[in-house]
Amino acid sequence: MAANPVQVLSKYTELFGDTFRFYLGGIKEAIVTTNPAVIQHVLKTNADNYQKSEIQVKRMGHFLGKGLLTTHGEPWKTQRRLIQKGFDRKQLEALSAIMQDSLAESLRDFDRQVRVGPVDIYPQLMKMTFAMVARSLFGAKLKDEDIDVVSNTICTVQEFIVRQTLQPYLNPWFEVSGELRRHEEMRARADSVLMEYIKTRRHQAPGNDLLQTLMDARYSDGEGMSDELVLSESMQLLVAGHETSSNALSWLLYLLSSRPDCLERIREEFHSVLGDAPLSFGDVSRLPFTTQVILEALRLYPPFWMVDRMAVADDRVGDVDIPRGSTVIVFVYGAHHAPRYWESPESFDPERFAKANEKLQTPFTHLPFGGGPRGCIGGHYAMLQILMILSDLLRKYDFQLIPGQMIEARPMVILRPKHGIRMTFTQAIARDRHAIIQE
Ligand code: HEM
Repeated sequence: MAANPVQVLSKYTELFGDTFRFYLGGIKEAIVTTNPAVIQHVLKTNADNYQKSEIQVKRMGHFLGKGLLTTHGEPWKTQRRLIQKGFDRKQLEALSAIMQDSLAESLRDFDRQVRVGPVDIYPQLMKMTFAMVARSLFGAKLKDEDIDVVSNTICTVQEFIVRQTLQPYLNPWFEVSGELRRHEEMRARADSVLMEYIKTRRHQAPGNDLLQTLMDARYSDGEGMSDELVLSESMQLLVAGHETSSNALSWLLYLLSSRPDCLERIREEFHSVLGDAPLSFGDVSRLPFTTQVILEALRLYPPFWMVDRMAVADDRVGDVDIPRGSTVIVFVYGAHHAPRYWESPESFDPERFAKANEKLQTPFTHLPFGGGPRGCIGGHYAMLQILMILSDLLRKYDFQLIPGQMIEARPMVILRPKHGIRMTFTQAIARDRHAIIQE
């Protein structure tokens, strides 16, 4: 289970059906489900009865303080309403320019690397997406060295939290050995770097980034967020947004490396919609096929392979009893691969998401961004980010998977490629598609 929970839960789903109980670590009852009716009930219809799991709130809250990821009830609702504004259409249009500038800078570095030889795309894409999210939050002037400090801290602290969760018996040792303190100090250093930007912004002209949204937000009594709350909300957005899009992009490039037909259609679409121009938010709805491909990649490799909740009071859905205090594991990967809801679930088929096939889909079986009121706040931002990076990479480069490598998914918090994904990138052969078509 610790080595590969996706494999184990998939096997149990096959053996015991779409909803079953087991005892987490032999102690705590958990209900695992891929049943869309149960999922809809837990995530949406009766969402008020379900909180984020204790693990997330307690362990993450220790390092990340209070924020969207670690609060419940009214405080969460209020923050969610205020922060949502940072991800609306108008704000995403404004963020497009910051994102493009950040990408252009990251691509200069990427170009230097790929000229030397093959690269593992996972860390490369992670660097790209992290810089983009960090600059969308703290503005275009966020320095490279500060991005590095914060990014290293988040990666290291996140791994530590996973160790604390998977090996809870080591927690007393972490305290005695000073490991806990070292991680706390690291977090404090990253905090002080970001706090500098927050304090400076209070005396500067407003920016058009997410930091400004957080600072301008007002509660019903007219008060704004304290600097400390702005900091912890920003840190939580960085944590939630740093590894997800890069993950999705890595699997997407991997899938495309063996599908020249799809690649060609995507390039055609970019070419006819964008020409040589950079992509911005207004273009997103004009790229239907590429969007289908991304949704299909997110189905096969959902970055969050599961989401969990804890029942506040006894509940029942259909014939499933959910006692108070039990954990419900929405097995996202299982729902995405269920033969009951997807024909040939293991095959990569973007046509599933074509408009004409919309009616064939069962609600709450495709959940890359979760569902209900606590679904991903950054979903539209993520789609914009993925399309922006993909459009630049595919117009600039041809790429090939290095043969003979083992590609395997490692389900930690995120479904990462276990051994990375190595590829070569060469300058794309200039294609004048209109000329080719006319010929
Ligand atoms: C492909 C990219 C992404 C995927 C697949 C993804 C997936 C998810 C999922 C499944 C959840 C729900 C978790 C749950 O119900 O427990 C979630 C929540 C969240 N996501 Fe994303 N996410 C992505 C990108 C982003 C980005 C770019 C940001 C921010 C810049 C972000 C910020 C958040 C936040 C703050 C939450 C918590 C919302 C709340 O509890 O109110 N995500 N995400």
